[in-house]
Amino acid sequence: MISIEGLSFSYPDGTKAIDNVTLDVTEGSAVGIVGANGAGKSTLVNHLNGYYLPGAGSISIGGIKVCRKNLDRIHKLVGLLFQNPDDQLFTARLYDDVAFGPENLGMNRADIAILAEKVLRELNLWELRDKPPAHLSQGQKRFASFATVLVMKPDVIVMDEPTSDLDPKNRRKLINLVNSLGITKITVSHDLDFIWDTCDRVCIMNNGCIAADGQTREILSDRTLLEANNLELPLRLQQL
Ligand SMILES: Nc1ncnc2c1ncn2[C@@H]1O[C@H](COP(=O)(O)OP(=O)(O)OP(=O)(O)O)[C@@H](O)[C@H]1O
Repeated sequence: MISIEGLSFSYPDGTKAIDNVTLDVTEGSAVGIVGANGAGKSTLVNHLNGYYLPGAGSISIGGIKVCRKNLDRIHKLVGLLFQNPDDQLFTARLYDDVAFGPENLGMNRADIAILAEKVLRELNLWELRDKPPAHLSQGQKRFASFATVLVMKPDVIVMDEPTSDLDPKNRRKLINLVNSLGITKITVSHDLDFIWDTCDRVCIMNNGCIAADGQTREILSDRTLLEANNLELPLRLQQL
């Protein structure tokens, strides 16, 4: 479903954030991207819906090359949840944010109304539909940004630090939600327990490269490997 081939990317100031990354992700799998601050995780996943375009190398999603001329098709395939929900919510009313994507696709109003209500109800946001997103709590904003992505029925969902604002109960709710999605999932997180609960494969990034790639339980229980990449065991293993 995702094929990244020799991807490198530098920011305009010269910072090399991605250094020759090659990665294939099969349809329906759930891959966690972990690594210390500044390792290149956000830069990598922001390439998956064309937010950044490759400096060198190539990416394709579902066989479609990520490039400027294919961006509309890529945006239909890949839903990206930004690290900061405020970057995702920009209208004056939650409902309008959720309806925005389907409207852009040209869906008719009646279908949008049915779809938006379904997604808002599933995420327990229906009662908040008339609120300005700016007035929602951080946790509510997090689920609201999920709603704007899920309403588009993407084939791939990319989540950047999805648990950062959530209390334990909502974190559990998010784990259940993510595990109920039968689509390809890419999750960037410092919350290795969340990765443990939601991903079947983990890649460790270090200095713009993939330093390790394997099954979640193997990678996340390898203390030596984690420490070599400035990471720690998931909390559940630290307590053993
Ligand atoms: N807009 C930018 N301009 C210049 N350099 C940037 C920019 N955004 C990120 N970087 C640099 O690119 C590198 C990778 O950053 P990135 O945000 O991808 O890391 P990350 O692994 O997601 O980090 P974190 O865990 O802190 O979110 C870092 O050295 C960072 O300073």
